[in-house]
Amino acid sequence: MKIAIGTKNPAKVEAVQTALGSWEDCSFSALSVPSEVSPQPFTDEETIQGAINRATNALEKAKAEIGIGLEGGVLETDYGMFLCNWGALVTKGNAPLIAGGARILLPHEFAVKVRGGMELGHVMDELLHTNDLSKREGAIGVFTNNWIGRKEMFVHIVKLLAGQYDYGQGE
Ligand SMILES: O=P(O)(O)OP(=O)(O)OP(=O)(O)OC[C@H]1O[C@@H](n2cnc3c(O)ncnc32)[C@H](O)[C@@H]1O
Repeated sequence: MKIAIGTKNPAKVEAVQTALGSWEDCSFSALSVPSEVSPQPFTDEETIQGAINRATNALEKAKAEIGIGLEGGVLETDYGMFLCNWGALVTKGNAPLIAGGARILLPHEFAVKVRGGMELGHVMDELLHTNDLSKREGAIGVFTNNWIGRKEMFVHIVKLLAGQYDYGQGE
């Protein structure tokens, strides 16, 4: 079965390959595709839409049987700004399967900069003097002292998608 992943971000690609390791006869292709939402989604709805668009665009571009899209975003609440992440699994002609990941509050000084218009990935690299942190442990890794890294968080999302697919949803 051909599985297309709508990103080349290693944290996401490795998460899909790890999560689906027990599925037999799978081949994976990682493709750069547009999310067709803003570079920094600000709501659950926009982040979900980005994940669905990535999955759909990857499915079509690779002519695969399954398309998977993973999207990061932020969410304003009365408690502050949360990091949010969503995934979608798309098969041709069926409604997308959707799953959400763990969410944690962003520290105030990071949230302020995101509210000011900077993408979270750039804020992280600027304030922490890192490079491409979003391709490795990510904000969730930093702010949990690496108890949960970005790949691990996405592994959980992909397992939630695969489980729904195995259950027979999305057919
Ligand atoms: O290469 P792609 O797949 O586009 O991955 P990305 O990390 O750049 O893009 P996302 O759509 O997943 O995330 C949207 C923005 O939020 C940032 N972001 C989301 N979660 C993050 C995290 O855990 N750590 C750092 N940046 C994060 C990310 O860097 C982007 O600027």
